Amino acid sequence: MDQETNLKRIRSEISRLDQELLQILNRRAGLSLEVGSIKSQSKDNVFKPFREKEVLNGLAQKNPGPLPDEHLRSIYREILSSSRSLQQPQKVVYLGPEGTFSYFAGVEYLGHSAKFTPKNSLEDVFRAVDTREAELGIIPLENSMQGSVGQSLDMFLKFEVFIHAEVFFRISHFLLSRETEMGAIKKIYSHPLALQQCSTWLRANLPGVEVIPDESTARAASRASTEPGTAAVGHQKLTKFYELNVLGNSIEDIPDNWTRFLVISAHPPEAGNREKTSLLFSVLDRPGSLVSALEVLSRKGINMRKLESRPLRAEKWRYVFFADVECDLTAGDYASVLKDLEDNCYYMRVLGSYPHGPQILA
Ligand SMILES: O=C(O)C(=O)C[C@]1(C(=O)O)C=C[C@@H](O)C=C1
Repeated sequence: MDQETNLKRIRSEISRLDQELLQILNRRAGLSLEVGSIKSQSKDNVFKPFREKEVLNGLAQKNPGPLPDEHLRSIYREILSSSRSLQQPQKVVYLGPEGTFSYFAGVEYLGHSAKFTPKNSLEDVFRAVDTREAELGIIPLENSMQGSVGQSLDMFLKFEVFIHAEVFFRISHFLLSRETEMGAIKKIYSHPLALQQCSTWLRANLPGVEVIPDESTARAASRASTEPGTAAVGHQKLTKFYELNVLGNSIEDIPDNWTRFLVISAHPPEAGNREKTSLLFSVLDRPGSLVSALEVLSRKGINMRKLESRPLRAEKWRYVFFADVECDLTAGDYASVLKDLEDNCYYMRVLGSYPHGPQILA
């Protein structure tokens, strides 16, 4: 068989498989609609991150290849995104403008079928979720180099929203500009944290160039797209939004730079066999009260992954702790632990239990 005939045969086989896939995808969508109508009768949540993880892991375990697992997962994230949106349109709010790391993390994890809507501040993101203007919100909680985003923690004190999922997103910075040569760059814009994360590279490669902090990496890219002689530091995909060139690849000082984002909703997540729980608590003002609260967890062999203290803003010189533990504190087995914690605390609130999040390298 000559090459051309062979190619024709392969393409007609691909088209036949695509038709089969189309039928199967539609059968899946039909089943998802059935699940959706059951959920809407019982007012159940559409987004079930634990079930989604089960679906993705189940497929990855049985993947015979040659399709790489990463590709399989990203295809399926889109199938699940469509499935959720079919059940109920999913509005997702994030700290804008379009093109911030929150935006890219949200799109990669929740897929393109959701309707992503930017907000001007983290407070507006929480408010839109709390008032149910949006089904879901995506917020940055902490960075592996710079620690917690204090404002995100504070907003949990102000709004009664719940954590449904977490996602770890790799933060890699690029130098983006309309210019085609580094020599033409006179000013660099970006978010202060991004500038800090790339400071060694910027000093070595653009010594003496003015570095100007901006509200977000996306806004910096928008400025760089209109002002000649400037550049921005931000996500590589901003090139597509603002027609910019890449003048420096992965310019962050420490390459293993990750941000942990949370998906929040106004409805409590389902209890069950989740792997993590986040909680807020404030201890009584007496010696040993923090130790007593922590002992409640350690007596049950519960591993604590994070403990961060924040000022309790309504009362000066009092503090609240934000903690992550490795178990599902909302499951029935832990009812006595919750009760003991409450007894040892001045204030206690479970923010949600959720599965260990995926690491996305987009
Ligand atoms: O299993 C469910 O609850 C579904 O709604 C189905 C489905 C899916 O398409 O597989 C869709 C959305 C959920 O987040 C989890 C799974």
